[in-house]
Amino acid sequence: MTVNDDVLLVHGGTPLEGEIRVRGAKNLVPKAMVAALLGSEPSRLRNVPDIRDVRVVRGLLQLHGVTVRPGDEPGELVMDPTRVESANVADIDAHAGSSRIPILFCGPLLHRLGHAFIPGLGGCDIGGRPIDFHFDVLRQFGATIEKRADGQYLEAPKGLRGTKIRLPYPSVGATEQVLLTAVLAEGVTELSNAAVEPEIEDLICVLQKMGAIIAMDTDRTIRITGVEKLGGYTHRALSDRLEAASWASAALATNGNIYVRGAQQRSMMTFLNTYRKVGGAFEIDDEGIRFWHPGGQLKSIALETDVHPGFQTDWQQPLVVALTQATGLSIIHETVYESRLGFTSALNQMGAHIQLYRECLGGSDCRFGQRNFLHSAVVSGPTKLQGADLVIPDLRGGFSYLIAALAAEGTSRVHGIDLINRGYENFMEKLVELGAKVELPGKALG
Ligand SMILES: CC(=O)N[C@H]1[C@@H](OP(=O)(O)OP(=O)(O)OC[C@H]2O[C@@H](n3ccc(=O)[nH]c3=O)[C@H](O)[C@@H]2O)O[C@H](CO)[C@@H](O)[C@@H]1O
Ligand SMILES: C=C(OP(=O)(O)O)C(=O)O
Repeated sequence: MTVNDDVLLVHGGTPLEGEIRVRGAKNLVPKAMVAALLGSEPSRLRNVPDIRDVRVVRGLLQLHGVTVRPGDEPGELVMDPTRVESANVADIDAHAGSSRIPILFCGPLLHRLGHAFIPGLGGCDIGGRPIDFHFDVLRQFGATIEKRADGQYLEAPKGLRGTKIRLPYPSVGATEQVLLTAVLAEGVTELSNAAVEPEIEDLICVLQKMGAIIAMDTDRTIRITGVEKLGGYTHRALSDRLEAASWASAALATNGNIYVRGAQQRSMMTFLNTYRKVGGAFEIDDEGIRFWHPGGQLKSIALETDVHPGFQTDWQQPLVVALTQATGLSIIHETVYESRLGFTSALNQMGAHIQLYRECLGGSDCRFGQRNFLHSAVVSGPTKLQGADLVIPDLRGGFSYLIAALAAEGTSRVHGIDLINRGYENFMEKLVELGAKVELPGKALG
C-alpha cells in the first residue's frame, strides 16, 4: 500500500454545522468543455468548479489549440475553438492516467482533424472500467482504432456516419461518446439502452444550444440528427448532486446540520428518499437543501446502486459511513462497479462491522453475481468509530474516510488527501467552515 505524504489530521467528534456551496457537477463540466471543441465559435460555461478534472480538460483543450480564459463572473470559462490543431503526442502523454475524460475527445477530434490520439485513462480504481463500448460505437460511426504503446490512435478515413447502436449496459461515458460523435456525423443516429443521468441531459442541453438536434424518448432511446456545423454555447452547469450528497452523509454521520447551497431536489430525488428512510432530515428551498440528523436512532436499510433514476453509485460510499451508525443490519448491493466496497476494510479497522459477500444481496441479480467480486455488504450497527491511520483509495472512498474520521473518537491521519481535489472544490476550507477540527501538519488552515 502506498502512503502519500499529503496527510490531514482529523480530530473527530465534532458535529459538522453551517453552510457550504456546491458548484457545477464534476460529471458534467469537463464534458461540456469537450463539447466546446465541436463549435465554430467560442463557448461560455458558468458555475465551473475549481477541481482537478476541470484543470486536466483545460490543459488538453489548450494542447489542441483551444484558448481557454476566465469569463466575467467567478467560475466562468470562455473557450475559443476556432484554431483547433493536432497536439504533440509527448505533451498529451503528460495527461495519461489523469481522468476518464480524454476518451471523450475522440469524436470531436475526428470531426475537427480527421484523427485523434488518446492517452491512457485514469479515474477511480473501483473496477476494471473497460472502454470496449466506446471503441465499438466509434467503429460503428466509421472510425479505425490502432492501439499503440502510449495510447490509442484513431482515424476516420471516410468521415463519420450516423448509425443504429444498442449499448450492452447504459454506460454514462459511452452515451456521451455517442452524443459527442453523432451531433456532427452524417445522417441519423439511434442510440438505445442509453444512460439518462441528469448530467447527460445537461450535456444534451449544451449541444442543443450549439445547434444539435437530439430527441430523448422515455425508454432510454436517444435520436440524434447530424448537422453540418455547430456554433458556441452559453450555459450554467447543473450543480453537483454527488458532492451535495457527500455533505448530506457527513451531516448524518457526525450528528450535524449542513445547508448545501446549490443542491437541487430534481437531480437528488432518489438520494432524498433513501436519506429519509435512514432517518435523516432535510428541508428544500429555492437556493439549496439543508440536511441534518434529527436525533434518535438511524434506521438500517436495503440499498441497491443502479443507473439513473436508481441510487447513484457515487452516493454509496459516503452513505455507508452513516449506515455504520444505524441500528440493525443494512444491506448494500453495488451493481455498477464490481470493486467499490473495498474501502470498507478501513472502516472495520475503525470499529465498524461490515461483511462483504460475492452473492447479489438485496433483491435483484446483477452482472457481478456468481463471479468473484465482493460486491454486496452487510453493515451491522450502530458501532462506535475510533480514529485510525487511513490511506485514501479513490475519490468517494476518500471522502468517506474523512466522514468516518470526523465521526470517530480521537485523531485520524488521513493520507493521500490530494486525490479529493479531483472532485471536491476547496474541501478543506469547507470542512473548516463547518467547524471540523482538521490540521495539515506544518500548514495553517482556515
Ligand atoms: C467522469 C464521470 O462522469 N464519471 C462517472 C461515469 O463514469 P463512466 O462513464 O466511466 O461510467 P460508466 O457508466 O461508463 O460505467 C458503468 C459500467 O459500465 C461498464 N463499462 C463502461 C464502458 C465500457 O466501455 N465498458 C463497460 O463495461 C463499467 O465497467 C461499469 O461497470 O458514470 C459512472 C456511473 O454513473 C459514475 O460512477 C462516474 O462518476
Ligand atoms: C467514479 C467517479 O469518478 P470517475 O469516473 O471520474 O473516476 C466518481 O466521481 O465517484
